[in-house]
Amino acid sequence: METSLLYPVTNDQRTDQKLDGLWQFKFDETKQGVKDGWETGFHDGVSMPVPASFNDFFTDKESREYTGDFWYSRKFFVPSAAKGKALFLRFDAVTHRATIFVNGKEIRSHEGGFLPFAADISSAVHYGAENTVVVKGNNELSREALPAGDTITLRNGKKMVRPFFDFYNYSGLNRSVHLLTLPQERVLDYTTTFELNGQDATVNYTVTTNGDAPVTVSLADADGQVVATAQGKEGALQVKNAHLWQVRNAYLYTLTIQVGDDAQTPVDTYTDRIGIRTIKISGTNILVNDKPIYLKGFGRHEDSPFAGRAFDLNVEKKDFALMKWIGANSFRTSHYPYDEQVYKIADEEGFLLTDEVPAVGFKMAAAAFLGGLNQSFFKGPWLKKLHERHIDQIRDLIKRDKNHPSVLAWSLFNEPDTIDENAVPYFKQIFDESKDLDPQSRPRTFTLSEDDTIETSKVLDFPDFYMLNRYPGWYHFGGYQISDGEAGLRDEMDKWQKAGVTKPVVFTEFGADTEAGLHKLPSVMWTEEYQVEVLKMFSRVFDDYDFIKGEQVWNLADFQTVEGNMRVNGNKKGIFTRDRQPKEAAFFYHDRWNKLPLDY
Ligand SMILES: CCCN1C[C@@H](O)[C@H](O)[C@@H](C(=O)O)C1
Repeated sequence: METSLLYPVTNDQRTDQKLDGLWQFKFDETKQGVKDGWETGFHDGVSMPVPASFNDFFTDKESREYTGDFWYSRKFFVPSAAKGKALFLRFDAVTHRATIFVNGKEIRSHEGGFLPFAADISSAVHYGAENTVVVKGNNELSREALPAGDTITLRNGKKMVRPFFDFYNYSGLNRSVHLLTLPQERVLDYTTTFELNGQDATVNYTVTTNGDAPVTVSLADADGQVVATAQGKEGALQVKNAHLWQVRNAYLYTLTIQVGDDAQTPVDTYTDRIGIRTIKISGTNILVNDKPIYLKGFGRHEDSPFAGRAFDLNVEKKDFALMKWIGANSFRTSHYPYDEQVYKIADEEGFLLTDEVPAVGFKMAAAAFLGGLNQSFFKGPWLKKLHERHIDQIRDLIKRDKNHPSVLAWSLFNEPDTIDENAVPYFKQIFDESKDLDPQSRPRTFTLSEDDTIETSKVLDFPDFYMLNRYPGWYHFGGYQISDGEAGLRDEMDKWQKAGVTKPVVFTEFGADTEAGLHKLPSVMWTEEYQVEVLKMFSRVFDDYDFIKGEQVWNLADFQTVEGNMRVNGNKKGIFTRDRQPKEAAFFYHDRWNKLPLDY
């Protein structure tokens, strides 16, 4: 687990310099790099943009599909003025694992391709001079790492991944790299929880530092007026006439943490923007500030042409414009944690997000879906290592994202095999170990596939609300048989109703692959008309069951996947194309969702 995952800020005590841009890049198929000393830097590679996945910049298949070790290198200058400061390189994400070297010295390694980590380089840098950072990355998949899959070797000796999931294994320095100078004594973390008292609110906080200097915490409103202050590493900020953070009606305060005796010359200062709101599950209702909400939105991917899985602010800005236009209020970070900047935008725009760890593919049927295996995923030699990494990434996910008002819930798995008795002890361990990680005690949940129903799933006691992925009209009962699909879906909902659903149910996946521009009257599968028919069918069912408290259609946009006879250059279930243009279904939801209140 990382010591500190605070997002970088710049002020009189801290600096944050992004090292984005063109780096040197090399594949290392024969693991030559260590023998040839690549850790000291190299100039005979190709230029590679950062942040970006490396895959789509090449014109040959071997490079695009490359699986194994790869190396990045660049120079960076450390000013003499940085002497006495703590120096870190913060990697917002390297997919799927990395070892970091500075001036040839190995600093640290990290496992997990979607969460940040920081390397303390204080002892390795030369001040007032250029330095060299080298990243040795690897993108192989296995059953003992997240996301799950296999790596095979072809007869020609090339390695190839076999993902147990339906998104392309984009790899590399997918997010920004930061050079940080920090005070030796500093803020490492903070927590916030909220109590609403009529018009007023109490912001309970804790601050973690690495020293004994006193701490002062203040809260300023959107106009910069300080509305509350408190002393000490634990305390309460009393806010009169609090302006609450609401769904699609956000309001953010600025929290300032100062370390040191003298407010004029603090030892360290850390600021962040927070929203005062509460989240509760009450019966089959999801409450924000004690008001029931209904989730309207999407499953998404961090995916776009050219940059692959890399965070691209331009794409994110466009996606939020589309989600606001269509009347959405929420999304799931399927199937992995997104870049922190996404959560910051969601905080500002008043969107709710379900924050998901990349525990995807924990199901051999998924492997079968992609041509694979028929055995229990939760019974194998990989489980011990997988569990260690799974809970480690849950800990870091919650540590990183716990202060975002936009985070509604934690999704601890996507479509695991929950029919298998062997799943129960694994789930118990994960839910026991994650129980107290979130000071705000937000709901914990996971998605249930078509096979995992109220009759077959062995782990329905664990989630705080249910997330269902259902595909009648597509993977079964498609085309003219869709009426059977609707009847079957209603049968299942009737069983949930009869069983006495005591928790909210959110549909987190449903939809149909659709080739933009393909039309037919009457419809056939793959046409835009048929996608609307499927979505109308789901809408009819959602409107008939009061315990259904959300509809998040799969997917916001078309996205890249592995090649296969069920994919047409990727997954086409997008409501928008991969270049973010509307299919007919976008206008269906624009009409359906904009008729409703923003938060219901
Ligand atoms: C059938 C598995 C559930 N779901 C997972 C998601 O990652 C896929 O993209 C989606 C699909 O097949 O479109 C299905």
